[in-house]
Amino acid sequence: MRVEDAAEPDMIAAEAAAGAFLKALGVETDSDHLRDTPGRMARAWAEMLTPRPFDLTTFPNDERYDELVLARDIPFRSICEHHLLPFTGHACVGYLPGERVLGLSKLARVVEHFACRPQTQERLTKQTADWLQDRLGARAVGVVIRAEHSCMTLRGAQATGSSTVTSTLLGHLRTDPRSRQEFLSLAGF
Ligand SMILES: Nc1nc2c(ncn2[C@@H]2O[C@H](COP(=O)(O)OP(=O)(O)OP(=O)(O)O)[C@@H](O)[C@H]2O)c(=O)[nH]1
Ligand SMILES: [Zn+2]
Repeated sequence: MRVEDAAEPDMIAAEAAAGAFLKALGVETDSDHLRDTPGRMARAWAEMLTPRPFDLTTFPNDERYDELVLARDIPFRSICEHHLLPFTGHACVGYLPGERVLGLSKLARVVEHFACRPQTQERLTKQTADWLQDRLGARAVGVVIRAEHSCMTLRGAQATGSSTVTSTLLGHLRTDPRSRQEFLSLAGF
């Protein structure tokens, strides 16, 4: 199954808007140094808001592996929808396989798929878990995310060094306290 986002950014409009935005803030862009900055800004934001397409490859679970599969420390960057500033951190994504197992890299790709858009950390966590549960036919899915929000550390509250942890546990991982504990301990929480 191919996963892609059809929306193409309008780079000409984005560059013009970036130039107008800088001008409104009193940043002149007519020097040799800043002349290309609106274009760079447009490309940088488009890159961060456009997920890369990928194939959701699965394999038959011939060995009937029935314990947790868990990818830890998946780095990601996303954009907070309130300030459009980056939040960055690590995700841990795990599941209890059913008939099929998932290509491991796809756990990281699903996180990226939902991170490349204006987001909240809670929604990123829940969307990743729900999407995997729907597509995988897994007996359980768990997602834990720890992230630093630059809107909270570099400005505003300026709570330097603070991080936020969110989790979504579905199926057996939610209902069985021992499985839940095992997941959180393997996830390093
Ligand atoms: N729940 C949640 N809140 C977020 C997330 N990212 C940013 N925020 C918060 O969104 C809120 C927006 O609040 P406002 O009071 O409208 O914005 P603000 O005046 O810039 O607030 P300060 O950041 O406190 O200066 C802030 O408290 C942010 O910390 C997120 O992923 N989840
Ligand atoms: Zn924010």
